[in-house]
Amino acid sequence: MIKVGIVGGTGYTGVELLRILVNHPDVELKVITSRSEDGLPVADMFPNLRGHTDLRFSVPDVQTLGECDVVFFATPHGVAHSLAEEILNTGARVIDLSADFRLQDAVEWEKWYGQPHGAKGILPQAVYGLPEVNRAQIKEARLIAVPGCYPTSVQLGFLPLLENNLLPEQMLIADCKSGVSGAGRGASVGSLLCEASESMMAYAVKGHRHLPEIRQGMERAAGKAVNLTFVPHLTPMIRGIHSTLYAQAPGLAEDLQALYEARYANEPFVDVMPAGSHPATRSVKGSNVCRIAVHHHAHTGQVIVLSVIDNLVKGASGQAVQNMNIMFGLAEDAGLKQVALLP
Ligand SMILES: NC(=O)C1=CN([C@@H]2O[C@H](COP(=O)(O)OP(=O)(O)OC[C@H]3O[C@@H](n4cnc5c(N)ncnc54)[C@H](OP(=O)(O)O)[C@@H]3O)[C@@H](O)[C@H]2O)C=CC1
Ligand SMILES: CC(=O)N[C@@H](CCC(=O)OP(=O)(O)O)C(=O)O
Repeated sequence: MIKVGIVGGTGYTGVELLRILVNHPDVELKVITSRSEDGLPVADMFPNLRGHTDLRFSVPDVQTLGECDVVFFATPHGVAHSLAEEILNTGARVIDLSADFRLQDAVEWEKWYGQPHGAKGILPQAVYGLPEVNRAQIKEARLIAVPGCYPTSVQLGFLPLLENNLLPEQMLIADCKSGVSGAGRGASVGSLLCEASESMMAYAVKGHRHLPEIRQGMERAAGKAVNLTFVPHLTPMIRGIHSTLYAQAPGLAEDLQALYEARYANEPFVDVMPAGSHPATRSVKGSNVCRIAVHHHAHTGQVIVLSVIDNLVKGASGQAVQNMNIMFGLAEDAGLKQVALLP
């Protein structure tokens, strides 16, 4: 059994990790931390876990965490910077759900996150945990940066086009919608029912911190600079990301449907839907699947890719567990066979 610790158990990604891991056949949950809820039984805070775990929250302690085989960080940005190196030194591996190790350029990270990068020394060993791109490196990794939610849906949607060099120089567009759980469990006015329901709005149009992360992944895939406009929107749903991606590809001869199907044929968590489909966020709610549909308007040369995920599963905790499975040589879908909830 893999001994698992979680730092930050009271946020949405922390409890989502628990929901997945309590049913994982190869995992023994050892530690779950919260400084504010020290001593509280986890199931008292999250009744969905009653009968599934007897764990209590405890304060983060490197020695205890170091007795685990792997430690997940489900914490705000900056926390993994301060603790990851010490935990790696105990021999445990680290899977970080925050953005602390996602950007390879520490200066760029400091610019977007507005704080000093606290772990430049271990940054070079971090592997970007997008299995569909980096599976071989993930296998050998000791420190994983789990991709952000928007970056997962946008990169998976654009990858086949970029890897095959099918897009001429142009401004690509990612028009993305997120559910409110993406903003986390912490109280904020924008997440109140009266503010977020029956309404929809764009935000961070000037520049969102996921832009450099998405661009970094897209440029690796394309092998050249990529221009991207990324506009996130908050929508009145709890879970889900819907990305509508636009690219101009005039005179395209390729059969895009066949290209996408071939690219993801062996990917357990990417489902390319039949031509003409319109995937709904509901079709992935609670599951680790990214559903993609590709459309091409031959008369205008416009390619439109639709990509949906559950922000808390393929966009965070599910993808984190997928990384763990790969790192420890387990079945990649172990603990991740949940079918989406309908309706
Ligand atoms: N919500 C989403 O859809 C997604 C979120 N993420 C990322 O995952 C991470 C977790 O997000 P979310 O689940 O929303 O939770 P929060 O960001 O609200 O983090 C909450 C957890 O972190 C703990 N924590 C906070 N500060 C510290 C600290 N200094 N040391 C140790 N523990 C600390 C808190 O417990 P306590 O203070 O009691 O110790 C709490 O359990 C974030 O980086 C977020 O950006 C990634 C993808 C998607
Ligand atoms: C709706 C909403 O507020 N979404 C968050 C992104 C989700 C998230 O937590 O992003 P990370 O994966 O980088 O941690 C935001 O825009 O900041």
